[in-house]
Parts: sequence; structure tokens; C-alpha cells
Amino acid sequence: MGSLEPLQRDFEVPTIDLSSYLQDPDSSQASTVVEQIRKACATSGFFQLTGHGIQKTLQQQAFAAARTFFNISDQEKRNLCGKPGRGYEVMGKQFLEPGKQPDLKEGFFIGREIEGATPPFRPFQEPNIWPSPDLIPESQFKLPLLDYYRSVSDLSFIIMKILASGLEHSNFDTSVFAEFCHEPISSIRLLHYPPHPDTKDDSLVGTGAHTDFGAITLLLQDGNSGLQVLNQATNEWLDVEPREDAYVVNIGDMLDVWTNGAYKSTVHRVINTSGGERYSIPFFLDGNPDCTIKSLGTGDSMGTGKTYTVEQHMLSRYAASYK
Ligand SMILES: O=C(O)CCC(=O)C(=O)O
Ligand SMILES: [Fe+2]
Repeated sequence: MGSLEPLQRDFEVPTIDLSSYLQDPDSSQASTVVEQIRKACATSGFFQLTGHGIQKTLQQQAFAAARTFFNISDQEKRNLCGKPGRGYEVMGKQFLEPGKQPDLKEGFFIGREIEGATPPFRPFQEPNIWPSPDLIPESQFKLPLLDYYRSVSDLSFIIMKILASGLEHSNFDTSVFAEFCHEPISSIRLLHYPPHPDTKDDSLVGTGAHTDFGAITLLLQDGNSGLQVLNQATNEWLDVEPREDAYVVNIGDMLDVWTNGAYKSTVHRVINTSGGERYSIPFFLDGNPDCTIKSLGTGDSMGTGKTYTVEQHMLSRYAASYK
């Protein structure tokens, strides 16, 4: 076996078909899927997932909901702003890349619905904010989006299992993943990018260069290009093909820390040069708020001796990237 360091030419975003794993996770085809995912996460930290079992009609309903929402008036959207991770986020509210202008995108966050929750609410656990049914009927927004949320959330737990299986022969204790997936902070975010106003002005970005905060992200794209991943070895941006049938799955900072970089959280950005409007819907699995983020290997390989909870980590990342 050669060096474990990935070669530069291995930096790619492969497409991986999950169907054999879903049919029988103990089959030999399923082990191939586990290995393909492990390898992708150890190199670019990104892959596209097909055969994931999420219905095309549900995905289309989620995009239709996003289009309807972003078309309502500016004032009506602003009335639906909320705490971090909930409701409407105005254009330019997030500022991900120092040295660039604020992100040219608007968004709408939906978190896990918590039955019977009463105040005071912990951060990221506030009730969702919904447009009044007179503005957008529940059948066109709230209901399909909650359905969509549950489906992608279930898929994210399956991917966490696969990522744990991929580490079976390492010294990482992945038993914490079950706790992490219990009552997690997680959200879907409807995103709308207007056409890029001036492709010659490189201070303008749709989503500035960043790494994701949580464990994994499952992103649905609308077929418009714009997402790029940074190959740090060559300092080149790799375009991610906008496939409507696939989820772009990527590793976030928590998993990178847990695995000492065995799974990589890679810098990415969006520049909407598609010429038209671009919509995307990321799902972020950020985990149980009380879970600790530190190396799961033996010894304190982070060297700092510091540990953070999911909640502390999320609060500090939101504070750093929101105006
Ligand atoms: O819109 C996209 O394609 C990616 C968005 C993204 O990277 C994020 O929200 O973290
Ligand atoms: Fe991201």
C-alpha cells in the first residue's frame, strides 16, 4: 500500500450510487460504497450521491416552495426574520469571506420541529417561523418542507453510519456518532442567488469561501452551476457539476476535528455565473448541542487541550460570519 496522502490528481468530486447499500448494508457491494465514500472524504471531502432514495417529486416541491417564498415582497420576507438558524435571512446578511463583499444570497432557515417545546429555548432550538397560510398555503411550503427535512435528515444519519464504518480499522472511537445524531441541531436552508452582477468584479461572491461548520452537509442544487471546491495543493477551484438528481455531500469542520483530518472539511464557495437565478437547498447536520468536539483518536492530537460543545462551536461560527 502506498502513502495515505492523496495525490493531487485524486482531487475530485466522485459520483457514488447508494442504492446497493440501501438494499443490503451487509452486502459486498455495500462495502464497496463504504470504501468509495471513505476515499472521497479523505481526499476532496466532497462527493455526489445518487441512488439515495429521496423522491424527485419531493425535491421539486422543495424547490417550488423556495421559488414561491423568494418571490413574495421584500417587506413580507423581512417580517419573517428570526434568531440565527430560523426564518428569513436578508441578502448580504452573511459575510463568509474576509476581503470580499457580503454574500450575494438570501436565505430561509428551517430547523427540527420540536413537539410541545416551551420557552426559554436554547440557541438553534427556537420554533420555526412560517409564512402565514394566507401568504403561502401550508400545502405549498410548510408541509412539503417538513417532509423534505425529515427525509434528508434520515439520509444524513445513514451517511454518518457509513462514515463510521469507513473508520472501522482506524483508532477512532465513533460510538459518539449515535449521541451526535440524537435530537440534533440541524437545518435546511433555502438559498437564492441572483445572477452575478459583474463577473469582472472579483470582490463579489454568492457564498464566500468557507468550510461548513457541522458534521456533514447534503446539498441539493437546481441545475445551475456556481459551486466550486478548492484544491489546496494546487490552489485551483474545481467546479462541481450541478446535477439535479444528486446530493452534493461534504464533510464539515466537526468531523474533520473528530477524525484529525482523516475526513476533510474543504473550502468551497459559490459564484453564480450561470447567468440566471440560482436556487440551492443545503441540509446541515450539526448534531446534539451537548456533544463534545475533540479528536476521537487516542491522545490530544489537537494539541490545545480545549474542547467545545456543538452549541458553543455553532454560536461562535455564526457570530463570526453574520453582520
Ligand atoms: O449554494 C450552494 O451551492 C452551497 C452553499 C454552501 O456552501 C453553504 O450554505 O454552506
Ligand atoms: Fe458550505
